[in-house]
Amino acid sequence: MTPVPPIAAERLPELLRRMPKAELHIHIEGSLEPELIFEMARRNRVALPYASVEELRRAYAFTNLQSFLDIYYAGASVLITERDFHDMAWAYLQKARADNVLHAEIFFDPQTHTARGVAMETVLNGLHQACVRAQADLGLSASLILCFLRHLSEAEAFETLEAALPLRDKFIGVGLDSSEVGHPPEKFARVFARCRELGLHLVAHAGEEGPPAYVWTALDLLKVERIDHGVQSTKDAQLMRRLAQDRIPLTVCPLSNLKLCVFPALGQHNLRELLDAGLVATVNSDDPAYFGGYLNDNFTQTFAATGLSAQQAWQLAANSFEASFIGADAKRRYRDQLDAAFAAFA
Ligand code: HPA
Ligand SMILES: [Zn+2]
Repeated sequence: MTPVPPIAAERLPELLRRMPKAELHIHIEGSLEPELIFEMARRNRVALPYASVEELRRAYAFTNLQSFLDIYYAGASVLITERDFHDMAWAYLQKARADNVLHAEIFFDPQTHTARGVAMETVLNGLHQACVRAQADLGLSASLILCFLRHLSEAEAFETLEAALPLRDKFIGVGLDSSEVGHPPEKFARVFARCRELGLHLVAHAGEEGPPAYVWTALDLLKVERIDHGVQSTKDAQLMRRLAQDRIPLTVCPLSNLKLCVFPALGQHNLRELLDAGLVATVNSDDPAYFGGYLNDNFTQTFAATGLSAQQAWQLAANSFEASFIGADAKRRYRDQLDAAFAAFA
């Protein structure tokens, strides 16, 4: 671990904003801002059940994961053309660059779109074009992770995988998202085994609202490499030891957890407990257009509320590169950039 010199508390927000970082848990449909939803609804002639941007924003008062998902899927209904998918991802990537994100691994939910008659090719081509443009124009590397919707069946996940395989070079892995409780990881054991044979990276949401048992089965039955959220793991001491020993990263999303009432206040978030236990915890934005902030907002608000230190800022950024699916050389390069940024700041 690189030791970080003490940095005055009032300079911490600036350090958090400036430090290089990776984002590993962002649903691209959750980056769709209300203004863009209305713009796409207009150009695609899609009717929305909200009269204005303001009325839509007022509906963003969530009580749990499902209350959010209902609005999130409605918002995604305006996405029709390749250009729509490109524009959505490009808007996110520019914001990520402004937050000093050097690398992003981006979730997308194809079933939300194919169910409405949008072709898999339209979705993947549009998103992939934005990723290529980000590398060329912003120097930001970005890859795509296809998520299966866990409230649907495993047979439907297999159909989705089949539809995506002709575009195999445009995504690096698969994940599992949507309504967690009642849809345990084991429901998708066979499709994840198939994805593993295909050499895809594997991740899954587990322990966001669901119990530690779902984290265990994501690890042991799905054989995932990272756990998305995983904050319920602190309820199981044996699981905490397993996550630390195997260096299984958790992609934690503090503002999401606050907005979906997983924790009553940001000051009561367990990020410090995860770090103190030696876990490879990272900070991410999840659905930034819905949860009130992009990646730097997650860092600055969480640090202000919990009193984490500059050393812990460095650790979280270093963890984000370690937990990413980039090669060893790129990891070393990013880690050097991180150390240089801290040295320049001190
Ligand atoms: O936080 C989340 N959890 C589950 N599914 C999701 N889909 C978008 N965001 C989420
Ligand atoms: Zn998520």
